[in-house]
Amino acid sequence: MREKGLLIVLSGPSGVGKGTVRKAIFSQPGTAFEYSISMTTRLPRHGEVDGVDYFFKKREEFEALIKEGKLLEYAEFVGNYYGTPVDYVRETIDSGKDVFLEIEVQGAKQVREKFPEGLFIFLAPPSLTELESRIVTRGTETEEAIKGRMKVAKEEIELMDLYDYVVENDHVDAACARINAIVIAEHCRRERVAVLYKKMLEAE
Ligand SMILES: Nc1ncnc2c1ncn2[C@@H]1O[C@H](COP(=O)(O)OP(=O)(O)OP(=O)(O)O)[C@@H](O)[C@H]1O
Ligand SMILES: Nc1nc2c(ncn2[C@@H]2O[C@H](COP(=O)(O)O)[C@@H](O)[C@H]2O)c(=O)[nH]1
Repeated sequence: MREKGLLIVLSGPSGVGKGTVRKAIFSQPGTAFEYSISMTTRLPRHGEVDGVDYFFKKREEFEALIKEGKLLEYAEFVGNYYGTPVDYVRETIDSGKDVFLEIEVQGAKQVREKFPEGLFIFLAPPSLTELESRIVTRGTETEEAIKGRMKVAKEEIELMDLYDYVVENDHVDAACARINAIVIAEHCRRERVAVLYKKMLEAE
């Protein structure tokens, strides 16, 4: 039977740099992860492309997908729905490839319940002041939306203990290197367990 791929979940507060770090990891030569493109009811930001950054959906379309069971997880985050298409994740893992989700904390909790064997990484900011400064500098949110995201961020940071690993995003290159190291170590751990298990069966 083919070895299943890893489900890697990168989560953390809005503005911490999840997208920046994920794009940097995916731009490295030889990266073998597949990115799961999320669905959202949020309007596209300047430069965002449907089917690349997100699948942009109307609220009623998203609610129909929920009813049809097409989402592995979903959450309402500061007024918009966000969710992960389940078929893509299942097919990618079953084909032996690692799949990478970049999602907020409520969604990560749901994935943990359904896929406890996933690898859960929390990306943390150096400080709340730095976090706010990153959201402000990105220039994509209104003042009100920033307040909403910062309020949720404080609640999310309190849940970082639930993750397998916490990675500080002080510098993008350093955060990428830490995440790559975690994934390599996780593969070694699982392969080692699988090899030992096979050896034990053969010895019987
Ligand atoms: N290590 C870093 N040092 C300084 N700035 C950073 C760092 N990482 C990301 N940034 C900047 O912070 C801002 C937010 O980054 P990004 O959009 O990747 O965050 P995010 O966690 O994906 O946000 P969201 O969850 O809202 O999609 C961007 O302007 C980005 O350039
Ligand atoms: N639960 C989920 N959260 C998701 C998903 N895709 C993205 N996100 C997270 O939502 C917030 C806001 O995103 P933004 O693009 O509007 O800034 C952020 O934390 C994303 O990581 C998803 O499929 N499920």
